[in-house]
Amino acid sequence: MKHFLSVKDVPDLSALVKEALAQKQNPFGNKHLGQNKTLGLLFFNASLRTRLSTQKAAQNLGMEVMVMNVTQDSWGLEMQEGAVMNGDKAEHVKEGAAVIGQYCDIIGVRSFAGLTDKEKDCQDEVISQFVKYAGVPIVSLESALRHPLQSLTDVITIEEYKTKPRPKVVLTWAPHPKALPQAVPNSFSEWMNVANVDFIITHPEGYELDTEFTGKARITYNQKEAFEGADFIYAKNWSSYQQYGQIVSKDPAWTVNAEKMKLTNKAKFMHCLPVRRNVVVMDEVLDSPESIVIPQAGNRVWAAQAVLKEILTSLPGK
Ligand SMILES: NCCC[C@H](NC(=O)CCC(=O)O)C(=O)O
Ligand SMILES: NC(=O)OP(=O)(O)O
Repeated sequence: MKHFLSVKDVPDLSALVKEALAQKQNPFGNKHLGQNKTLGLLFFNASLRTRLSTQKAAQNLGMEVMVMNVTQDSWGLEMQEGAVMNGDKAEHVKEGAAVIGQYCDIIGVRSFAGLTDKEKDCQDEVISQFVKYAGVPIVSLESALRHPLQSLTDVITIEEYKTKPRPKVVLTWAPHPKALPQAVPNSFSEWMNVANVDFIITHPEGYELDTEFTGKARITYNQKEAFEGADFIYAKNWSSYQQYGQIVSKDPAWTVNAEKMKLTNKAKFMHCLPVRRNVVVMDEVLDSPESIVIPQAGNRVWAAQAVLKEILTSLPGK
């Protein structure tokens, strides 16, 4: 594996899931692999899970880790080619990424969609520029379009908790006070379309995702119908893709509650976190035994460890 940007970088998903579960069984068995290797983690946006779990995964593999909150600690990075840099950005990504690539063997980058300029977000500019200029493998820690470490985690977690070979997995939109990116639902859809699951997406009208990501998924505006017989409920808010970055509904009828969970096949409740309690999902669901959000977040370590291991073993000279 060179870069880890989407499911397209994974030649064999079930082999990668097996690898992650093997890392979970034996976390320190590959401690030699990362010796004298450095992982740089660059955050243009806030994080709890991604930052700590990726750092822990790297440490388990014997790597050194350097973390930078780019927007707070470093120079403002200009991303645009040919920019006349007489504004507030002090350094171009051509130099910035190339220099960080001199210090690191692998670089992780988190940069969310701005949600104002659809065309710009669709180009996934920040992560693409790092791939172009850093000269070392890049791991997406959530870009404008995708969150592949989260999606791999979700596949691993479904594998662990499923009670039938092909479970019914429902991605449901839920309300939120803020406009959020489409990266998590885009990416979850892409990965579910590769995994062996019966996949359904439900959301209000106006929340259609880009078909590039939803592909062959069934889509319904009827949340209750989607929940019937489901084995996994995966809740997430996202802002509108058509009316780009806008909130077109805050309808509390879409909040996940115990009554709706009764329609399911004792479904497990999943969310990538952070989650707004009693807006996205009621306490009665999040605090119930069916909620697996904490072990799901725990699995972020094994997803990151499997990916870093794959990249380390493909580094030149290995
Ligand atoms: N990395 C997981 C989700 C990150 C982000 N959520 C958020 O920004 C939530 C912020 C809040 O609830 O205020 C998203 O939806 O893409
Ligand atoms: N799920 C997730 O990526 O969490 P953080 O935003 O806290 O990293």
